[in-house]
Amino acid sequence: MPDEQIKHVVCGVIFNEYGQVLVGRRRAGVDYANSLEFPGGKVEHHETHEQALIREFEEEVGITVANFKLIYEQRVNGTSEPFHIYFYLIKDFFGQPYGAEGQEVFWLNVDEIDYNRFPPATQLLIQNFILTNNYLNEIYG
Ligand SMILES: Nc1nc2c([nH]c(=O)n2[C@H]2C[C@H](O)[C@@H](COP(=O)(O)OP(=O)(O)OP(=O)(O)O)O2)c(=O)[nH]1
Ligand SMILES: [Mg+2]
Repeated sequence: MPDEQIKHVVCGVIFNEYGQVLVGRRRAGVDYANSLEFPGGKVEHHETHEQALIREFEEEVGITVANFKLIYEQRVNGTSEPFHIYFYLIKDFFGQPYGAEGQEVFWLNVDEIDYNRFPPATQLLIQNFILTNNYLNEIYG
């Protein structure tokens, strides 16, 4: 499939004041069912990545997000179709996150992240950006 036609997926990586990262659990019956994830989803045709992130965070975890920085991207062959996934560091948010679609959502200490519980593309993001401590410069640097 040519790159122009491929679906775009945007995901957000958010840290709270305690340095914990926001994680959700994918529900049964979807691609990568029951694995952990960073909230996000597919970009719609009329949307920019930022608009999609704002919408997905409102829909999935009930918070308003702002101030994004692209930290990792990758083409994925996917379980049913290929997509291109973009991970954004989200520097500001308003509200208290909860599982607005009935899913489990929680804050995780960075030293408790088991990357094997995430989909493959997210494992690479975690290995390249979080476990290397690269995120510390972006947040506090
Ligand atoms: N949200 C999210 N999706 C991920 C991650 N890693 C990863 O490979 N994916 C994949 C799973 C899906 O195949 C694809 C799209 O994400 P999604 O299922 O959340 O899409 P969506 O919210 O738009 O859901 P839907 O409308 O299709 O039900 O991205 C991740 O860390 N977070
Ligand atoms: Mg989603």
